[in-house]
This record gives sequence, C-alpha cells and structure tokens, in this order.
Amino acid sequence: MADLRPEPPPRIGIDRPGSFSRSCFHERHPVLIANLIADHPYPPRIRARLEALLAESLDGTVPPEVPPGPNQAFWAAELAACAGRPWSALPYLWAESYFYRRLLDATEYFDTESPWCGVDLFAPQKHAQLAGPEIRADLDAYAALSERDRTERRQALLHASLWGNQADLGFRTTTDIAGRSGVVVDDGAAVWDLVDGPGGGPVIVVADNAGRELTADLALVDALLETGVVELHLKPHPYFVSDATGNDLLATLDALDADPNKPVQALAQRLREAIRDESLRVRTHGFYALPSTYRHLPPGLARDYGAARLVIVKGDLNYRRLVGDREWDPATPFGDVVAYFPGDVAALRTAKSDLAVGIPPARLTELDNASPDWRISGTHAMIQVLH
Ligand SMILES: O=P(O)(O)OC[C@H]1O[C@](O)(CO)[C@@H](O)[C@@H]1O
Repeated sequence: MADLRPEPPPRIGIDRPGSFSRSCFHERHPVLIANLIADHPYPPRIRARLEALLAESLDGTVPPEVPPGPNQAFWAAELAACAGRPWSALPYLWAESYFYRRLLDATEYFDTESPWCGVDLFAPQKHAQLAGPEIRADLDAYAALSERDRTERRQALLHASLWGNQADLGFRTTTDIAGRSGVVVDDGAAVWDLVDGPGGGPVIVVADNAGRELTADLALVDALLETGVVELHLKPHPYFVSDATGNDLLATLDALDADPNKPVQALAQRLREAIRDESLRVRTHGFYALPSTYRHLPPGLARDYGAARLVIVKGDLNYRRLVGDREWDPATPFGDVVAYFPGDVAALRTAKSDLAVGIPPARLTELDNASPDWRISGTHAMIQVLH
C-alpha cells in the first residue's frame, strides 16, 4: 500500500546566512579550535591539522578518507555519498557530528602510536567546570533537598536535571547564560507516572554533558533507583564539547565524594554501590556518537528501549536526533513526530538550536514576541513525553 504520510520538512542546513546553524560553524568553531590549542601543549602537526580542519569546514569540500575510530563501515558508506560535496551543502546534524569525529582524528585520539591516543581533548574544560563555584552551589542546593518531602524532591531533581543541560560547554564557547526564563512545555508529571507505572523494565537515562549536567543527572538517577533498575547510557568516547563518557562518570563520583555536604557524599556512596550491584547499569553504544537519528536505531538499542519503563533522553543534540533535525513547524505535536519510538520516551532539553515541536500556537506567539531568540538562547526548557 502507498505510504500516505506527508513528506517531512527539509533538513536544517548550515548554508543560510544569519542562521544559527551557520553561526555554529563560522563563529563558534573558530573559538572552539582556539580553546583547544590554548588548553593543550599540542605539537605543530596537531595544531596545523586543527587549523586545516577549521578552514576546510568553513570553505572546503568533504574528503573521501574515512577518519580512524569505531564504526568504519558506517562512515565509509556515509562518505561514499558525501565526499566531494562542499561542507556548506551538508545537513547541520551530519556536518556537526562529522566535524567532531574529525576533531578526534586531528588530535590523534584513536592513533595507538601517538601519546595523544585516548586523551580527552575537552578534559581541561570539563575539569574546570567540575571544580568550579557553580557546581558547589548546585551541590549545596542538593544537600538542602533532604529537608523536603518526596514529591517536592522529585520535582526539584527532575528540574535540576533539565536545567543542568544549560551548562553544556559547547554552548558556552560563545554564549553567556542569560538566566532561566521558563519551562515552555512541562510534562514532568507524566515522567513520574511512567516511572511509577506497572512496567517492569529499567528506566534508561541517555546522558548528555559531563560536569553540572551529569551531576544533576546522577542525583535524578539516584531518585529513580528507588523505583527499580536504572541504566545510564554514556558516550563511548569524547564527542561534542562536554559529552559525558565513563571517565567523566568516575571524575564526577570523585567530586561528589570530596564535597563537604554529607548528603552529597552519601549520594556518591549509593551510586557506587548501585553500580557494583548492577541496580545501576552503566552502558554505552557507538550509536551515541553518530549523526543518525533515533528513527534509525540499531536493533539492539531499539529492543532495549522497547523493554524499558521509560527512556529519558537528555539535551539538545539528543532532541535533534529524536525529533529529526528538520525545519518542523513548532506547532507540530511532539507525539506525532516521535510516534515511531519503540517505547515511552521523555525528552529533557534546554533549547539551544532552532528546532522545536509541540508548542501550542498561542504560546508560540507569546514566546516569539517576548524573546525572539528563545529557541537558541538556552533560557527556555522543555520536558516532552511520548506515552
Ligand atoms: O549538549 P547539548 O544540549 O546536546 O547541545 C549541543 C548543542 O550544541 C550545539 O552544537 C550548538 O549549540 C547544537 O548544535 C547542539 O544541539
């Protein structure tokens, strides 16, 4: 039978002058490369490769070579289709993901004969945030939560995890945080209904950034553990600027241990115990560092998501991968766009790219009038649930 579904809107590109996506390449990436060069004593060959990558991504074409690292077959197929095309003609999601993969190549992350092999290029920035004053304030606030009743505590933890996404270091490369204007869509109650619901599977939390965000996510994970098994899915290796890996999880647990607040130390202990007894299963998957959308999940992950009580997907990039990085009309219902997902899913994200769906038209008019850049400023957040 013919497929009568309407064509999806076009993919967001990086070629339109004045667009946010183009500014990521032309304004943010030059700063990102300069920061990497300042943060590490890279030898001339690595500095030259970083600068050449920047120039290529602004003005050049995609070379045919497959960058080293995992998922060779995936990238070989993608590059067979894209090699020779100007970067400016690439879809935003693909171009960004490929750019970060090329950064790993430029810094010899997968080169076992290089001393830079396995060195997280973003570690200095991640460590600075983990040792910084903002995280201290977050942990003081966490400690004070033990005075509150369970419902209030749960609500506060969900919102801390939501707003933790604002602290993403890629975003902060060129943008100062301008406060928290509001939660545009708040399906938080549905999150807890699903968590407390009858399903027997684990709750899966697909993490996003290290630092303040992962700290808040771990506090949420701890609350979720009261209801059953939890899986925390991390990136398999560094990817976008502050994406959380296994090393970041360990560094975060150490930071929680070292905090003077007793409830924070107790949190670290509970989490370590949960990891040991596998009530908290920590996992990763190559899919999390690819430009594919969740519509094209590998079968194993699709099965696991389908068996979960709820999948909580954190952050802006995961939102783009979940919804499809396309020029959606923001009034398009969230449920229609993600109906394909194999289980119940909740997206928690601060808006840091043009994409939005599930915004009631009247609210949209209000937002566009009150803060025209609400979609990209990180000042607005959303909790959207498909169930
Ligand atoms: O860390 P997050 O919330 O996934 O955000 C990453 C976001 O940063 C950007 O790279 C630039 O803002 C977006 O393209 C991307 O969605």
